[in-house]
Amino acid sequence: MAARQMRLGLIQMAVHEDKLENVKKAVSLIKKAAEKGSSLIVLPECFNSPYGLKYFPKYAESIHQGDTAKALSTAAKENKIYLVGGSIPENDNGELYNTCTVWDPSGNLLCTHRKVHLFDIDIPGGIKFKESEVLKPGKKLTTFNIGPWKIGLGICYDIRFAEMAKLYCKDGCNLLIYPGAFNMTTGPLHWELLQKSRAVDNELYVAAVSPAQDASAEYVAYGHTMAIDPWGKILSSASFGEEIVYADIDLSVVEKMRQQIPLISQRRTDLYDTVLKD
Ligand SMILES: O=C(O)CCC(=O)C(=O)O
Repeated sequence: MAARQMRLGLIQMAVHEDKLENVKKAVSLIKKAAEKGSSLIVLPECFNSPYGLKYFPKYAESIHQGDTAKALSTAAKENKIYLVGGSIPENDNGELYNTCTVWDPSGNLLCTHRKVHLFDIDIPGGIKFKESEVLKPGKKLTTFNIGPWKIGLGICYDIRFAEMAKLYCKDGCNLLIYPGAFNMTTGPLHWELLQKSRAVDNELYVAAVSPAQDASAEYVAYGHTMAIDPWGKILSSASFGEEIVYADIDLSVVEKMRQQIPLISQRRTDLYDTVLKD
């Protein structure tokens, strides 16, 4: 049973083209984060493959039989930690997804989350990306429990959708985790802001975990892995490089804030339900 206080280890790792090396790197950083007392460790979005449409089909594997899944299961078991395995391109009978796997300290697969909102945007002079050309969207929201903690999962673009976080809050979550890889157009403006917004709107902790920046990559990630408390305060954060960010979180901070600013009981659902139909 996990304690009301828990240390998060958020791994901002460099991701390159060699899949085996990426997985090995993840495993060694998981060990390091566990040695520093993390009981819940999180990897970034797309940690075994460079982020890009041309890579997904080549790097995709089964989340049940694949080598990456096996390595994550072993790492969780050997280090006796909960592991949110960032995401990998998943191949399920020829259909591809951007999928997060979650492992318990015995190495069992607790749950999986397939990115629900695919990253399809077009900002002229900024960034254009269309995940839906290659990937299918997930069809469910995903939560899991560690003792008194209830954790809601999203992947990257999912963080932009306030309704999803609100549903997690209504479902009892006190921590939201988003493996993500924002970019140099939207990252500097929105990455921190979105995390703080989700945290303050829902009075819970938020952690978002990016790959380290590789300036020579086709898709240049913003980095800046961070953890935000329910008040919107940054607990700890990284810059662009490879780094593990640690954050000690405490359930009483969530409980006290929800008592002091009782948003959950003050919601005017009578109004929202009649006015906002969509
Ligand atoms: O929403 C954004 O600006 C970035 C999203 C993204 O990079 C992703 O979903 O992979």
